[in-house]
Amino acid sequence: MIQKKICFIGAGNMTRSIASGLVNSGYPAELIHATNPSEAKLQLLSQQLGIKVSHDNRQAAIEADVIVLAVKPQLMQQVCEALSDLDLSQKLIITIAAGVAASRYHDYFKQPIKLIRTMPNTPTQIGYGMTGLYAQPSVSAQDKALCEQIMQSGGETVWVSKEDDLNQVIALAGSSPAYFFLMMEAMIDSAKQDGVDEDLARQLVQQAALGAAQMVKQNPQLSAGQLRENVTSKGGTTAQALAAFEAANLRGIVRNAMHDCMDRAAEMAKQF
Ligand SMILES: NC(=O)C1=CN([C@@H]2O[C@H](COP(=O)(O)OP(=O)(O)OC[C@H]3O[C@@H](n4cnc5c(N)ncnc54)[C@H](OP(=O)(O)O)[C@@H]3O)[C@@H](O)[C@H]2O)C=CC1
Ligand SMILES: O=C(O)[C@@H]1CCC=N1
Repeated sequence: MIQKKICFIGAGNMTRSIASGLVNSGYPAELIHATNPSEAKLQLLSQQLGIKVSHDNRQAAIEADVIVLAVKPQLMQQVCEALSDLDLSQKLIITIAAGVAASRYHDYFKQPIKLIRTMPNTPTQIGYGMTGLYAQPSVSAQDKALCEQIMQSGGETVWVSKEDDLNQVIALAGSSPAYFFLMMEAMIDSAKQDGVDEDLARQLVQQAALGAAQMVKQNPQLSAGQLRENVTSKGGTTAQALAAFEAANLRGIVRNAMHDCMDRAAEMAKQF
């Protein structure tokens, strides 16, 4: 494993996820540094992961070989511009922000940079992450391998060849854990309304969701539709439930939601 000094600018949910993945996979905690304005998140990261923490973005960036930009898109310009007088020529810059185009970082940093845009998701925290990666043509194979290694410590990675394809990655993997959580939340709430104990409902739903995801993963020769049909006995209970979803146009709802997600990413790319 290549071992470089990595700093995370912004110590929120995603830094926690990626840094946890790194530390849990054996990456030396002393090579990881996270910065944040408020103290509480830093304390937690320091205690739980043993990584270095501080409030000083500039010092962390100066010391790092790899800078991971992990602030909200609307703060990206301000954060990057505050680092733009540093010599970044030997550093790999990885951004995880949704909806900030690669070209914007070149504007913000006002110097040539080695930039990889990534789109991870929160399951990275437990090793089940999925991260889309996009590198501009100028990025070396060595830097791409380094970025891949960092993100693979939290799960799987895929490269996309066109930057716009990252918007599909956002809809399919970056945001999608929330869609599945919503589905599980709605199922648990329904059972609760029927008087089922919440813990029991959660246990049943979480294991069914885990099993369904594993069925898809372990049977690449079977489509999701085929797996659905295998559950569905003619005239049985599943058919009745699926009919309710189809009658409510679940497929149309999902398609609209995916497009709304991608449209928002495109809109943000104009805004930030
Ligand atoms: N959440 C997700 O599932 C995913 C998020 N992303 C992307 O990851 C990025 C971060 O998202 P997420 O982790 O959820 O957001 P969070 O709000 O949890 O984390 C962002 C952190 O940045 C900190 N921050 C604010 N200003 C600065 C500054 N000037 N310097 C350093 N740190 C600063 C915030 O501190 P404080 O709270 O103290 O103000 C906060 O802790 C976003 O760009 C998002 O698009 C990508 C994929 C998935
Ligand atoms: O909601 C967001 O904008 C971020 C990007 C993907 C997941 N969370």
